[in-house]
Amino acid sequence: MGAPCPHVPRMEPILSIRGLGKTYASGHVALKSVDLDIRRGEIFALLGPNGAGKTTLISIVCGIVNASRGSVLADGHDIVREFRQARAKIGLVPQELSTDAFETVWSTVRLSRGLFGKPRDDAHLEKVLRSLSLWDKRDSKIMALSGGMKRRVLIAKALAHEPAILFLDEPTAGVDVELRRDMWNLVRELRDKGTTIILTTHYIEEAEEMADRIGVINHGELVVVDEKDALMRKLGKKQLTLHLQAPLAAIPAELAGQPLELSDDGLSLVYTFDVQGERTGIATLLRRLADQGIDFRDLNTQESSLEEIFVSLVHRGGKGGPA
Ligand SMILES: Nc1ncnc2c1ncn2[C@@H]1O[C@H](COP(=O)(O)OP(=O)(O)OP(=O)(O)O)[C@@H](O)[C@H]1O
Repeated sequence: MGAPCPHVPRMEPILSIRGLGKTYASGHVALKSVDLDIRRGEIFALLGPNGAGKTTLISIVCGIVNASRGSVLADGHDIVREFRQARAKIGLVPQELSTDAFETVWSTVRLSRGLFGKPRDDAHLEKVLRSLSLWDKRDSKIMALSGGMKRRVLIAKALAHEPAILFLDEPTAGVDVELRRDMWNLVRELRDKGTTIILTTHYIEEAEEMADRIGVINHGELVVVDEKDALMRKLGKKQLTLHLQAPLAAIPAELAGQPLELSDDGLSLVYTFDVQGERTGIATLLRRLADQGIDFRDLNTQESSLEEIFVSLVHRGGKGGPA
């Protein structure tokens, strides 16, 4: 192994995944060969349709599932050879609360900290509970809490041992809009305090709102990993909608071949173009419309959402893959 160059300061990734694969006993290949570096202090969103391999990936990193091949370093510790040190760096917020229903909030989080061999630190636990608005509930039994509060307990448990990396598996599935906003603010606060966050989500809006970078996984393969903004710039399309003065029966033959669609009522023309394209072609389009005597009373543009980009990526990635 070559020594790192001393002259170039370089931030090592906090999580380094190489050639990671999983074939379940059934023979199902849930992960093919995933390479992924997670940067310190980022919020990384892992997106993928059902069964894509998100939970398998998280479960391997957290030591719940054994990898069939490949390696993972968590803050420099190999998750197999140095399991305890690696695991202590990681907090996992699972989708559901499975145990502890009869325990109080306080004893649950205290126990979680102890499980990682960390010395008792009530001041830290108090801080965690206060930041999650759970301090007043510290003596309540978990079963007596609302669904939203239970979710907060899951986060408190995951933070009890001060992990550097926090995995959130579908953190806001099934929660109401208000709690979702609270969760997002909380995740941002954690990131601002230096925790690296990796979240999986079905809500693309969540990734769009929160993530610095996005990875899309499909059929056990990472289809794309990029900065959110770059992804939206590179893969996004824009649409220009022209609201016409008078309805058209059809797109005139002179405009055939243009990426144009006419609405059912004939009153709007929608022109689609690449955000990255050097020339949008709008000037030409407007000239041709004028030549045809087609007037419009208004126009607006719309950028494709991350959701549209995601759907097109997954669709493309799925071609030729297993059904
Ligand atoms: N223990 C197992 N044995 C066999 N196959 C499994 C096992 N666990 C998961 N799988 C399969 O592996 C694939 C990936 O599952 P995984 O749970 O990682 O997907 P996911 O992306 O997390 O999906 P979801 O969003 O639905 O949770 C699925 O086809 C699933 O059926």
